[in-house]
Parts: sequence; structure tokens; C-alpha cells
Amino acid sequence: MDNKLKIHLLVNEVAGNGRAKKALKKTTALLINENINFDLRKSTYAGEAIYIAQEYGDQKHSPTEILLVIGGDGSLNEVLNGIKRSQNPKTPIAYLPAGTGNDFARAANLTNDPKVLIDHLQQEFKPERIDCGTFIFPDIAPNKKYYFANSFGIGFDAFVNHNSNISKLKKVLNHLSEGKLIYGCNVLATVTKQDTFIVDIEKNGQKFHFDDAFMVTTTNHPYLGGGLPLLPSAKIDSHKIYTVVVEKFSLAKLIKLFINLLKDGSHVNDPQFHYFETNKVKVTTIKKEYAQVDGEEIKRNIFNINFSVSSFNLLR
Ligand SMILES: Nc1ncnc2c1ncn2[C@@H]1O[C@H](COP(=O)(O)OP(=O)(O)OP(=O)(O)O)[C@@H](O)[C@H]1O
Repeated sequence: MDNKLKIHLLVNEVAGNGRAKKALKKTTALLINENINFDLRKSTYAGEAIYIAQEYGDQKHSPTEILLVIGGDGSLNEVLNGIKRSQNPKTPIAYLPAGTGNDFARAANLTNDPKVLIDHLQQEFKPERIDCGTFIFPDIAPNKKYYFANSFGIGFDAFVNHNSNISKLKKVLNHLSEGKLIYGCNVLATVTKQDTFIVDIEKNGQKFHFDDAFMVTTTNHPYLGGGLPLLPSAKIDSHKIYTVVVEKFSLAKLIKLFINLLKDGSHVNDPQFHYFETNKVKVTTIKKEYAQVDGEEIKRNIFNINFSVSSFNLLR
């Protein structure tokens, strides 16, 4: 068997407003310098990394071959889904975060230094099982599974995400590396626009009904929107997912909650903040709402989703 490390780079150069490009440059210089064999694929359009990863997972690889993804949370999401759809869904993924928000890397405590990552991969390549979330739309495609590394949000957070993506401010603030600030500004800009909606939650046979939900987000870890600790107690290695429901509040209360969220996480004690820790949960809405999965916008819709916890193999 060939024991020499071979790295297959899969890069989204658009990620992180230039950060992924820089990280790629640093990584390839390092690989050349250390005489490590590698090849390079770049995604040329949104969604292509799913197919590239699936194709990679469909092939047989020696244990010394490593798929290394460079990009943000959206890129990781695509690769995760591609690998899971492939013939070898346990194919490990190595990931160098180079996006805007990098919430997964924050939660999993991953390095963004290519040297640290490559040095570690050279020393050992023992994949670790890491939690992710999975979901199906039982009414539309009961056999088609989708995966998320971070969260699936409906309502306010998705609306903020939508506004962040189209915001001119994003470009300016991205250059200042202030993902949190972009999100914070858009939180304030969106709060008066988001209507309430009905949400039904079903968990282990128990049903919960909310008439005036503002957002319902199922998450794999604490962070949202580039480092905001929505649910500080969520653990990425708990083999659980967490569904957070926030009910409508005033602008004044939002500001208070937002300060508490940044200060000490005490926003979770508010009576309008609810969360469910589980390995399986059903979330139903009855009005068209914005939605996001791992920070990528999905079509505004009415949702009936079955979520559960899953895992993937991560090399770090
Ligand atoms: N060549 C490309 N041209 C345009 N978009 C692309 C291309 N390759 C990938 N994408 C898309 O770029 C989007 C953003 O990528 P990604 O989420 O990785 O970066 P980010 O938004 O900067 O980081 P984060 O999600 O961590 O905030 C993804 O939706 C992905 O599908």
C-alpha cells in the first residue's frame, strides 16, 4: 500500500470574501514546500461541491488520501451532503474554515491555520465521528435525506440571513472581518419586518404548539450568524440536536435579549425563549417563511420537517 499522504483539495474561492483564496494560496505553498502530493478542484458555481464530493465519495480511496475542503459553512454543507449521498458515506472530510461566519469551526474548535492542520494530518489521520443534523420533508420526498453541520432556521434568523446576503453593508463589513456586526445590524433592520407564525413541535410523542413564533431553529451547536451563541448549552458532541423557538417580542425587548445573549447567555431564561433537546423532532409551520440551512437560503415556504441527529467523519 502507498503510505504517502495525498490531499485532494476542494475549494470554494468565493467563500469568505477573499479568505478562501488566501487560505488556498497558503495551503498549496505549504504542500509544495513539504513535498506533499495534492490535486485541486474548485467549485465553479453554487452547489457544484455537492457533485464533486459525491463523485469523490463514489470512488475508492486509500486511507492516506484526504479530501480537504476550504470554504465556509455553506461549502462544508455541500461537501457533507455530497459525501452522504455517495456510495461511501463514511468517507472522512478534512476542513479548513475560510468563510465569513465559520460557525461549525467555532463549535468544533477547528484551526484555520493550514500549517497546524497539515502538520496534524501528517502525524495521524484518525477520523473522528462528529454530530450533524439530518432532515427529510416527509410529505414531498420521504426517502431523500439532507444534512446540516450547523442549523436549519425558519423565520427571523433566516430573514436576517436573507437580508445579510443582499445587504450592501455586507460587502463593506466583510472587509472589516466583522461577520457578527453584519448580522447584528441586520437583526435590527429585520425585527420589525418579521411576522409571527404558528409552529408545531413534536418530540417523543409530546406536542407543543406556538401561536406567535418569531423563529424556529434546529441546531447542532450553540452558534448562529457568525458566532452568536443562540443556545450556549448546546454541545456538538452530545449526539443531540436542539430546536429553539423564540416567540415574538418588542424591539426594546429584542435589544435587551441581544445584549444578554452577548453578555452572559441569560437570554435563554426569558419566558419567550424555548428549546428542546432531542435526537428526533418534527417541526411544522403553516405560513410561508424564510428559511436557511447552514447559512444558505432556501426557498421561502411552508415547512413540515422531520429532523434527527446524525454524524460524519471529520479529520482534524
Ligand atoms: N464558483 C462559485 N461561484 C459562486 N458561488 C459559489 C461558487 N462556489 C461555491 N459557491 C457558493 O458560495 C456560497 C458561499 O459559500 P460559503 O458559505 O462557503 O462561504 P461564506 O458564506 O463566506 O461563509 P459562511 O457560510 O461560513 O459565512 C455557497 O452557497 C456556495 O454554494
